[in-house]
Formats: sequence, C-alpha cells, structure tokens
Amino acid sequence: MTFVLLSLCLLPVIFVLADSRSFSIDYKNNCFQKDGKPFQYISGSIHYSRIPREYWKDRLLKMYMTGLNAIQVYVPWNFHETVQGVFNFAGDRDLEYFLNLANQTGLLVILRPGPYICAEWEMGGLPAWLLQKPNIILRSPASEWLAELLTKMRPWLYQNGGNIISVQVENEYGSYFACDYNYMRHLHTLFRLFLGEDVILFTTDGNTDKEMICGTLEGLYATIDFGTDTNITAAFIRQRRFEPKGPLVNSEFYTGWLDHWGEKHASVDTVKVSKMLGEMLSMGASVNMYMFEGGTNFGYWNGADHDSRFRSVVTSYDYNAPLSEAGDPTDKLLAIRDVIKNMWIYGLGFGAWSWLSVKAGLSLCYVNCVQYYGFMLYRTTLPRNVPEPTPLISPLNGIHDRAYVSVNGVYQGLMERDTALVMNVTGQQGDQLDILVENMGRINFGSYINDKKGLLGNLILGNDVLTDWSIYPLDIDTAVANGWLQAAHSGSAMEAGDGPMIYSGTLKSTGLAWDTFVKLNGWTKGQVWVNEVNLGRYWPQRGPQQTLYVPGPFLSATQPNNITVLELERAPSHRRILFMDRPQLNNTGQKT
Ligand SMILES: CCCCNC(=S)N1C[C@H](O)[C@@H](O)[C@@H](O)[C@H]1CO
Repeated sequence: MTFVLLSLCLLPVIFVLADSRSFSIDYKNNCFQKDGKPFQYISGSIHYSRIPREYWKDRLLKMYMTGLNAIQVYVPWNFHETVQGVFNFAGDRDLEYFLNLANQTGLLVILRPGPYICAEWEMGGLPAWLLQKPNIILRSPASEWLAELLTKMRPWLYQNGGNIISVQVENEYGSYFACDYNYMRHLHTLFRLFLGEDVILFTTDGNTDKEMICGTLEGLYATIDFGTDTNITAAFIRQRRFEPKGPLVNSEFYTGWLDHWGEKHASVDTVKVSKMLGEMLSMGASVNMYMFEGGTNFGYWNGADHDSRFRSVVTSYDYNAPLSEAGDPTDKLLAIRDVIKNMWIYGLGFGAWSWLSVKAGLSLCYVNCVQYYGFMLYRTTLPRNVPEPTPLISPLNGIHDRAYVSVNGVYQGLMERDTALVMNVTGQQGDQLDILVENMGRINFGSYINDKKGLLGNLILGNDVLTDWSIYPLDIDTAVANGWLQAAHSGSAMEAGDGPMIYSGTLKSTGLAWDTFVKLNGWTKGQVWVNEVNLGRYWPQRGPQQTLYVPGPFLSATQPNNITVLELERAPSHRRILFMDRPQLNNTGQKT
C-alpha cells in the first residue's frame, strides 16, 4: 500500500475578517490554518523555569532570528505551587511576562501545562507535597492547579488576542503504566472547561504503537515525537494511523539529549539534525525542536530517571541544543537557520502554500518533615561498642539518594541508592551517629515517579536495628540567604577535612556582572550559592559537567559577591574555585 505523506496545503481563496483571529486544523488540506490561511510551524522548546528572567528576551530574539515562528513551553506545576495552596507567578516565575515577550518578539506559543511534564524536571513537574498524601495516585487530574493556571492562560489564546496556538494535555501519557483513559477524559473535560471549545488540544507520545494507543484520546489531536535515529516516513505513518487527516506533527524532534551524572555528555550530530529537519519541513510537517534552548536546573530542580537503576540528571540542561545553556548560538543553530532560510528561498514560505505540525522509631522521609528538596539530617546514637569496622547496612535500598555518614562529627564515608548499600563504621556505645541524606532529584519519567526521599527503611549496624532517630530538615538556602553561615564561620579557619563542610568567600566586584562559569577543580561534590541564589549541584569527580553556569544577573557589579560552597565529601587543600569565561560540560571524571 503506497502511503502519501506529502501534506500539500493549497492556498484556499478565503477572505478573513480583519478583527477575527482563528487557529485551527484543516482536515481537508492536512494542515494548520491561521486566520484562514495555511500555516506550518517551525518551533523550538525553551523552558523559562531554567533561564533567569533577565535573559528571556535575549533567548527568544535568538530563536526568532533563527527563523522560528513558534516556541513550545512547559509550565512546571511545582515551580508555581512549591508549597500547597501558595501560587507564585512572580519574578523568574512570571509566565505571563514571558508570553508577552514572546508575543512582542513575533513568536507564537505551543503551551504544555501537563500537569505532568517529564522534562528532566523534579518529579516531572508534580509537587513533592503530593507524596504527603498516603496512597496518592500520581498523574491524576489536579483540578485546583489547572483552574488557577488555565484561567490565567485563556486570554492568551490566539483567538482571544494572545499568542497561544495550541495546548498539550498531559505528556507522553502512553509511556506510563496506568493507561487510564478516564484520567485523560477527565483532563480533556477540565481543559475544555477552562479554555473553551476553540483552542486546539493535542497529545504527544513516543514512536511506538503502545505509547500512541495509551496516550491518545478522541477529541485530542494525536502528535508524535522522535529524534534523529528514526525513519521519518515510518514515524509519520504511525501518526497517520491515529490521525488519518490533519497536519503531520513531530512535537519533540530531539536536537540533543539529557545528561545523567557519571555519563558522557550527550551529543547529537548537527548534520543529521539539519538534514532531518529539512526533510520533515519539506513534507509539510510542523516540527518542534526539543530543546532549542535548554538552560539550567538551578537549585534542586533537576529530575532523575530509573531504568535498571536510579540516575540523577545533572545541573546543566545544555542538552547539546542549538542555543547553549548560556544562550550562545552554536554551529547547530547556524545549520538550522540555513535549512529554514532555504525553505523561504524556494518560495515555500507560509504565505504561499506550505508543503507538502521527625522522636520516631523509623526515619521519616522529606515530605512528612515538610521539606521537599535538598538535605535532611538523621541523628541517633550507637547502641553498642563497635571497636572493629562493623557493617552499616541499608537492607531495603532505603537511602534516597546519597547518605554522608559521621560518628561524633568524624566522617566515616558514604552510602548511595542502588550502588552502595553497606559501609563500615567504628565507635563507642552512645557515640553520635549522623546520616546526612541528599535528595538528588525525583524521578520524572516512567513508573517510579512517586519517588520518596530520605531514609525510607531501617538501617542496621551489625545485628542491631537502629532506632530513636532525631530528624532535622536542613534549610540551607534560608541560612545562606540570611548570611547565617558567613557569621558562623567568620574567624574559624577550619581545616579542610573529609565530609560535609560549608565554605564561604567573596568574589570581588570588577565593575562588571557578566556571565561566567564556576569551576571547582579538585572539589568532589556539593552545592554552590552565589549571593542568595542556589546555582545547583556540582560533581566534577563524576562529571561530565565540570563547570556551573553563573548568569550575569546573579552577580553584583558594585558589591562583593558572597560565594557559599557546601562540599559533601572532600575539598582540595587549596580551596580555590575558578570563574571562567566558558563552560566545560563534557569531561567524565575530573582530571585534577
Ligand atoms: C532517559 C529517559 C528519558 C525519557 N524522556 C523523554 S523520552 N523525553 C520526552 C519527554 O516528553 C520530554 O519531557 C523529555 O523528558 C524527553 C527527554 O529529554
């Protein structure tokens, strides 16, 4: 059976009333229509939650200058409702300001409000406080959040005078084990309730029959996603099985890929990306490039994956994307720009015809202690003398995710989820045992997203089950923001020893506040704050990322900048950190 994939969209002679705006699907001519004329979008993903507000305009302009006519945007629920019932759309969370900038820049918007978004973002965008509810069922309707968000978004719909041309419901739901059509129907009802009947609602799923079968729903336009290792024709044939008519759409064409700690920096070939983009566009497909600008997982916002084992995503979301993490154009961007330019040169512009779219017995985890991110301290005493090295065991793999162990303040070593479930300890009965537990980001994809953090199971020392824990949520971010740590350390030049230690210093202002990249050469693993901003995690010993991006707006050009480093394992005797003019994202395991 031959299959016509060309999506010719001939120019119909329709006069559109000046003040009527519409964006719809033309099922007869297999394309989108904008104000009655054929429309093919060339879009790029950009996540405002990963870029300082001061740089949004810069990134959007660069995307426009590349030739894009649309952007695709995730809205992370936990970014806007970190604490239940407290909605935050200010500053770096000012979504409407971002939409307005895009509008001013001439970019249309494909909005993806989830409520689950995946995105290598903490718990796929779902707020950690959901896990406080016993027996919570994740990926469920989230009516209050959707009411709050979608009510805000309605005026931004294209047909209402804004720039949102379509809205995605959920995210690759077909990849989730549940395959619950009633959940998707409930979301569909909510989206229509708050957004009205006109906006295009769509789904995106991976390029397999199972994913498309479980992720699609009558009334939601089915789109597909795939990268450079895919046969375009085969993928669009699969989409056609679910949408026999209407535009061909690749909603996530992977221009790069994500990095996990300990793995090689991802890289996707520029020639492959530009060649496939050109082929899809010449078939008349609408394409969104994922990512076009990746940005950074500041603070604790990185997610994690769990296939054979837990794998935490690194701080940089550079993604080997056309615009680098710091917003610099790459050769990949230039190649993409040429592809799009050629589309225009051959008169395939959109105006013509577009081709061919806690005094417990057992430790409590984070959310029960009302701390969702970062670090928790679990403290108890040794039940007996252990003069000889004695195994401390997490029998149920209950370390979520890394534990730094000290006895009477002397560092003993570390334990790690999936990979280091036992270590040796010595001490006297009654000695203080401290376990500092680090949350390395909640799983954002697949069946394990209900990813609770902390000590989730008993620890056993020799033959003794350890109990009588005291639990301390460590709000280090507040301590840094209030300068409590500088005061605590002033004058006490502590020896750089092993184990968790806070270091602070100042970066003298140079009259400039430009972008820079901090390199912690010889350090092991920890967290960095510049002034009161938590830059994210560093782990040069494991790589591949060796530097952390420091956006200029985080620095002062006139005042000394406070730098705070929480080193979790071992600091170098020199205790220096470097501020460089370029990133280093591709060295697995630092070469000290
Ligand atoms: C390692 C498994 C990654 C699963 N995620 C996949 S396939 N992806 C699809 C997902 O929709 C998007 O949010 C991103 O998470 C993207 C990967 O960058």
